[in-house]
Amino acid sequence: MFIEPTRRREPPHLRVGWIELICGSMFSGKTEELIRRLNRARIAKLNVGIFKPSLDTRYHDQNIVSHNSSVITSIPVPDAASILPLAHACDVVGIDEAQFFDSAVVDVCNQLANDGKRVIIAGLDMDFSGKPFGCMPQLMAVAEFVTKVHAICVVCGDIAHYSYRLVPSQERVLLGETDSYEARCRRCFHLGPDAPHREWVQE
Ligand SMILES: Nc1ncnc2c1ncn2[C@@H]1O[C@H](COP(=O)(O)OP(=O)(O)OP(=O)(O)O)[C@@H](O)[C@H]1O
Ligand SMILES: Cc1cn([C@H]2C[C@H](O)[C@@H](CO)O2)c(=O)[nH]c1=O
Ligand SMILES: [Zn+2]
Repeated sequence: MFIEPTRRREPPHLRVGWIELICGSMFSGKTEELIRRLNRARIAKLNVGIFKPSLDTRYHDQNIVSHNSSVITSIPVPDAASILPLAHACDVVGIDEAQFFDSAVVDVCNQLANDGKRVIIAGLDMDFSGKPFGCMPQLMAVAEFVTKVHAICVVCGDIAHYSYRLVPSQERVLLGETDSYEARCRRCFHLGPDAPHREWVQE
């Protein structure tokens, strides 16, 4: 588990910020981990702002909701630059679904951290075809801390780090959850549609 660096309450002009990146496949617990860290920042009475791309309207317009129904209220923004003025008064800035942001997100995170803020940003590291997604590689490079979380392969039960698409679309952006994607390990990802899903075993 990631242990948060301590953040002393220096006067604003002396504050040092940093970037924490949480990445992994779908169902790997990125949003859960983001919510956990942000809730702890709130317990520390820090001013927390949470943003997501307005493109991601899954479940709810304003809330960030994990697959196991943890919820936190966020501000949907049309692009990365819109975060800067909205995050002005924040000590901690959370950003979810980072893969959907435009390339300015890297500069925005750097500016926020340079301005003394703790930035916690989560996103899919690979798209459905196994290619790095959007600006995630650049964010990995500039972040001080990178946490890669894993799902469970629904075919064989191993550790999964791919998001396998179950529908024929080749569009990069296709919102969905278990209706259109499943988590798969390296081996089962490459088995494609013929992968033999394990049956439930009754004790
Ligand atoms: N194959 C799976 N492996 C692990 N967890 C799963 C799986 N399918 C469903 N879950 C549930 O998903 C939860 C993690 O959901 P969470 O929303 O945090 O993932 P995520 O990485 O943010 O996904 P997404 O990229 O789709 O937003 C787990 O705690 C578990 O309850
Ligand atoms: C893997 C993958 C997920 N997604 C979407 C599905 C979900 O709505 C979101 C991940 O939480 O990203 C894409 O748009 N393209 C992809 O290649
Ligand atoms: Zn597998």
